[in-house]
Amino acid sequence: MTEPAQRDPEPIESTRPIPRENGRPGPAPDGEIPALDLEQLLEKAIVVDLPLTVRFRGVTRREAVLLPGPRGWGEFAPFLEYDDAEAAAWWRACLEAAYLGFPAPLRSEIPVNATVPAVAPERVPAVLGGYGEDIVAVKVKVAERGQGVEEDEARVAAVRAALPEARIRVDANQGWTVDQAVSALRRLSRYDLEYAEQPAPGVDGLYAVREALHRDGVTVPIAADESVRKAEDPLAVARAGAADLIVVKVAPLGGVRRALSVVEQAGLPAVVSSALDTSVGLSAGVALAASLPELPYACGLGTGALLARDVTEAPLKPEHGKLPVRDYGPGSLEVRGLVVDDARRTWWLDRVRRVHALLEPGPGSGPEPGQQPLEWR
Ligand SMILES: O=C(O)CCC(=O)C1=CC=C[C@@H](O)[C@@H]1C(=O)O
Ligand SMILES: [Mg+2]
Repeated sequence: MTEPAQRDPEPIESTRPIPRENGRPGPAPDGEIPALDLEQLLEKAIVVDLPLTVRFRGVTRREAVLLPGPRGWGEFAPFLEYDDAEAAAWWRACLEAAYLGFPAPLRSEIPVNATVPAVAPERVPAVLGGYGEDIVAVKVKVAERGQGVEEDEARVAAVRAALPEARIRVDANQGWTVDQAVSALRRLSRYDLEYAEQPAPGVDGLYAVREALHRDGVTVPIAADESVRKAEDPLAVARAGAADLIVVKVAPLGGVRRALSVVEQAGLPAVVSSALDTSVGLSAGVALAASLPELPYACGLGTGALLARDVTEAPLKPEHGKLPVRDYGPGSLEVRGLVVDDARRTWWLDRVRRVHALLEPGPGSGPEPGQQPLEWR
C-alpha cells in the first residue's frame, strides 16, 4: 500500500481544547493513553524536515513527526541513529502531549540558556546573536570529536568576552576520559563555570571526575545528562552521589510526568533541556520546567534559535533570556515548505509502527516474545 502523498497542508488548528477554569487550563488528567487506532492516527501525522542555522551534534537538519490529538500536538523526533527501544520513550512522550496534556504550570516564564555548538571562536558572536538580548546563561559544547581542549578554551573565552556577566556551563557529551575531563575542567574553571555537563561516560566516570576535582579544590559542579536520559536506570546517578544536578529531557524520559517523577525521586536540582525539538517538542519542555517545584537553573530550551525554520509562526524562541509558558503548545502549525517526501514519510511512519508495538499492550500490537512491555502510568 502506498502512503498518502504529503502536500504542504494549510495551517492546521490544534484540537487542544483543554477544560478551562477561570480562563486557565485545568489540570491534565492522569491516567492512561486511550486505546488508539494507530493507522487512523498516522493519517493525520505530519512529517517535517527543518534546516538548522548551524551544525549541531553533527547534523544540519532535523526531522520530526508531528501528531495532532485531543490535547494538542505531540512530537516524535528521536535522532536517526537511535534504535527502536530507545525511540519508544520518545513516542510515549508524543502520545502524552497529544492525548493527556500537561500538568498545571507553577510559573509563567522559564529562564533559558543560549547553546553554543562546537563552532570556531569567531562564530560565537553570530551564534549568540540568534538568542536575542539579555542572555543570562550560555551552554558551550566542548570535547567535540577531532577537536582539542585548546579549541574548547578558545570558544569558552569568546563567550566570556562577549558576555562578561553570563553564567557559562560546558557540555562534553561524555567525550572526555576521566583524566581528560579533570585536566580540561581544571583549565576551563578559570572562566568561572556554572557546571560541567556529562564530562565523562557513565555513573562511575562522573563520580571519578567529581571526586578528583573536589580533591584538587576545583569547584565545578557536575551535571548528569546521558547518565540520566540514556541510562537503564535514570536514578542510578543520584543514588551513587555522582552528580550535583541532573539534566532532564521530556522525550527521552518518556514524557513530562515521567520526567517529573525522575526529578522528584532523584532529589537533585534539575535543568530541563531540549532535544533540539521543534516548537511542539519545546512546549513540552516548557511544560515540564513550568511544573517543577523548583527551577534553580536556566533551562536548555532556547534551541528554537538554532532552527532556521520552525513549524509555527509564533516559534518558542528566547526573548530577554526567557520563554513564555503558554497555556498550550502552538495552536496551529505552519509547515508549508517543510514537509518531507513520500519515501521519507514512509520511513518515519514505519518507525512509529515499530515503536508503538513496543509500547502498547493489546492484541496484535504487543511486544515480541521476550520483550518487556512498557507500562503506562
Ligand atoms: O541544553 C541545551 O542547552 C540545548 C540542548 C542540547 O544541548 C542537546 C540537545 C539535543 C541533543 C543533545 O546532544 C544535547 C545535549 O547533550 O544536551
Ligand atoms: Mg548534554
